[in-house]
Amino acid sequence: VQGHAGRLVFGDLKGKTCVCMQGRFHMYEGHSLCKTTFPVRVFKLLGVETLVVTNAAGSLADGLQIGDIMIIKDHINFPGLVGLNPLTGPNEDRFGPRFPAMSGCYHKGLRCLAMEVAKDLDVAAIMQEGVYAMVGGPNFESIAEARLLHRVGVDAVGMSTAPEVVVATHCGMRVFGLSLITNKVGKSYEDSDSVNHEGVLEVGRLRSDTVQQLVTELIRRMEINNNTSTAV
Ligand SMILES: O=P(O)(O)O[C@@H]1C[C@H](O)[C@@H](CO)O1
Ligand SMILES: Nc1nc2[nH]cnc2c(=O)[nH]1
Repeated sequence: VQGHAGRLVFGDLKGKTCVCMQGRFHMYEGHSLCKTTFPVRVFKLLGVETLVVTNAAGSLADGLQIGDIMIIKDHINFPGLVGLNPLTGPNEDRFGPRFPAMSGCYHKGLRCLAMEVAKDLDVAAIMQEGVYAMVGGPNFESIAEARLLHRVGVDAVGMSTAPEVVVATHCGMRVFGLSLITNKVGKSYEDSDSVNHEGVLEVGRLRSDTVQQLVTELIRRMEINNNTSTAV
């Protein structure tokens, strides 16, 4: 998608072997969920143990402002709830079980560590935990949709991430996720502001250094088994 570099970068980050996706495939681009999540299975086969996912998202929670960073505590996979799930079809037993659990899919230890890192980097004031919801996109939410999402407990909404996390959890990877709040999702018919992709990219540029520092320091501090890898 425009604004995503579309590169796969391999390297060593603070002593940990990492592979980084600069961009991702989205369902709204017309890709199958199998294709959008294909990189996760490639990472698994490369020996990656931990997946760090980031996204841009709109805030529904009053306490989440533009430029804030939300540690993803849990997700609501709306496409998944209606059967648009990357695990649909014959199960790939070599990766994981037919019916994988999704409770606890955002690793608690990594979430706590990220909060410690945020304090040490003096950015804790712009960080909090919350629930991310994936919707199909590509349109942003109507007011009624925004109200619905707010009522069911969504803190931030975006158009990605959940399928990758489902596939990573299925194959036993640890997952940590961050949402950068790029806009407020209008919940009132009196609101005149409307969101657009350029605004989303602009906030992304403004906060890119902070997100980079957080993720780098988190990776430096995270414990791994046998010096295996992290995918970001
Ligand atoms: O890939 P992510 O989920 O970060 O990108 C979000 C969702 C859309 O692709 C785009 C909307 O501006 O940002
Ligand atoms: N669905 C959705 N995705 C986003 N990505 C960035 N902002 C938003 C938003 O407000 N809604």
